[in-house]
Amino acid sequence: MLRHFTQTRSIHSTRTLFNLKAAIADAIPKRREELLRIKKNFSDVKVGDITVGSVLTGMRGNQSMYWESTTLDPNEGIRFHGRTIADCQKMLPGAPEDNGDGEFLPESMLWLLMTGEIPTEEQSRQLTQELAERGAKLPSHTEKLLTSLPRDMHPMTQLAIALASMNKESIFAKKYEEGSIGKKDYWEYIYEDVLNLIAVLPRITGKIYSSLVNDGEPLGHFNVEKDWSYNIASLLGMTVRDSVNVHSLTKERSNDFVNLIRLYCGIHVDHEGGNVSAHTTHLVGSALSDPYLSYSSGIMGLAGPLHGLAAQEVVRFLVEMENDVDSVENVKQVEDYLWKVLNSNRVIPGYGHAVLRKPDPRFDAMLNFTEARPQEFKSNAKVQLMKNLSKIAPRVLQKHGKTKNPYPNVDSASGILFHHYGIDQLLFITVIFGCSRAMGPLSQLVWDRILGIPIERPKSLDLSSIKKLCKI
Ligand SMILES: CC(=O)SCCNC(=O)CCNC(=O)[C@H](O)C(C)(C)COP(=O)(O)OP(=O)(O)OC[C@H]1O[C@@H](n2cnc3c(N)ncnc32)[C@H](O)[C@@H]1OP(=O)(O)O
Ligand SMILES: O=C([O-])CC(=O)C(=O)O
Repeated sequence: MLRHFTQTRSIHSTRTLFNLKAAIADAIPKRREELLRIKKNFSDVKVGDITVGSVLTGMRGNQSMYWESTTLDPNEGIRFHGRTIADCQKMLPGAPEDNGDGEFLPESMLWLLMTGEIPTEEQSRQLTQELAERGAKLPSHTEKLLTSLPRDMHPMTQLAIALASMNKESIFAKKYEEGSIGKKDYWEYIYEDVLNLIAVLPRITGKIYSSLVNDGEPLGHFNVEKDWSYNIASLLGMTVRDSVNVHSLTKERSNDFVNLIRLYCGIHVDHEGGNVSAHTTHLVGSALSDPYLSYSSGIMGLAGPLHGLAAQEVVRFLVEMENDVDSVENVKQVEDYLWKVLNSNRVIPGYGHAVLRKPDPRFDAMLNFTEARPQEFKSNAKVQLMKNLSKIAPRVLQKHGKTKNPYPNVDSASGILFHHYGIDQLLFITVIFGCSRAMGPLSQLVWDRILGIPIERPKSLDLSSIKKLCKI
């Protein structure tokens, strides 16, 4: 049901607005005015030159997208409305029951992405509760559809299908079809769809996973009193209460797993606009396809091995390499393994990046998670191999001489940590990425509609036009 924000807005100042929609509404007039003023007065200002090289190499370095909530610096990594990961870890509220000891909640990050403001504990709590209420039920047709899919269909394909099927629920699509809304109102209904979509991701994820490992029988139940990440963990059967606790985790280890999900989902939300999943969501949304269709398309991009699927590929890579070498400490054997891959013209998954030119700070954040728990991880050879590789692979890639960035990206650490706690369905790992990535691109989609960003339609060039430009 559509929530009315205007009443809350008239009573509270931005600081005390507890409802996310009210906080966004409060920020709209200033931002719309700013963008309009810039469009009117500065549209001729040059951003940069587009080269033939950029046209022929995936638009690399071409600054031509408007993106609100995150910016990527090649050397320093991602910032969320100007805040580094470390800032977010200091400032964003975590789960009340963790008393400041756990990771921040992805819900707190969602508030930051949508509003540009650090939420208070109360705002974070309210949003957590709102998402839990919205996400308590999966539409029955989506549930049935997921049940009917072949068990061996790739989990990312299942996720994309489930999301696309929810287009049936789209409030925006319905209003648009009725002709009952004008351009200025679009954002309100896009917002409702976006929140409903993010809210059901734990349920969709749990359903896909239970179909893989438990004949479709639920492994846990959704607890409306709990946060989004906790519910993901429960539905994967990884909590002591609220799930069958598949791996008999102790309370402490289960709590660590929940915090791993919070950390992972908190920092994978967005990587500015140009990455494949974000750009696709934005592009499809620019045709006014509703958020379910837009993000389903984003998921299909995330499912590519050069993008999000690298998370799965890294785990497969580590498992295979560990089997192949005598010891993960044997540097020579690890190097030889890497050369074998490179010489067969394949990529080392988890290494390299289209924009970053230093180790990914998200990789460091995942590594810090293991370093804070030395006892937990010390006897896991694959986790040790992941760490050793982060020193060995850059040397090998530098010697190989092709890769512009020889350092680890986020995918090189993340999946193996889930695997460590028992998520051993390797093809499933990127689905958790898909839960997180919804938050950034879909926040942008709300702002795209607030600001009236038009349909995206770059001009393409054929070879004869390129030759003419090159005077060939
Ligand atoms: C969440 C994420 O999406 S993070 C990225 C996850 N993807 C991976 O980890 C897959 C492995 N990495 C790669 O394939 C690449 O580094 C990408 C796709 C991430 C970036 O691609 P690009 O911007 O084209 O990288 P770059 O400009 O450095 O590529 C130059 C050459 O080095 C190669 N190269 C880049 N990374 C690697 C790697 N990890 N292993 C081997 N070769 C590599 C490229 O394939 C390219 O070869 P080519 O000239 O024969 O076509
Ligand atoms: O920025 C990119 O191109 C890829 C990436 O790391 C992400 O999307 O998280």
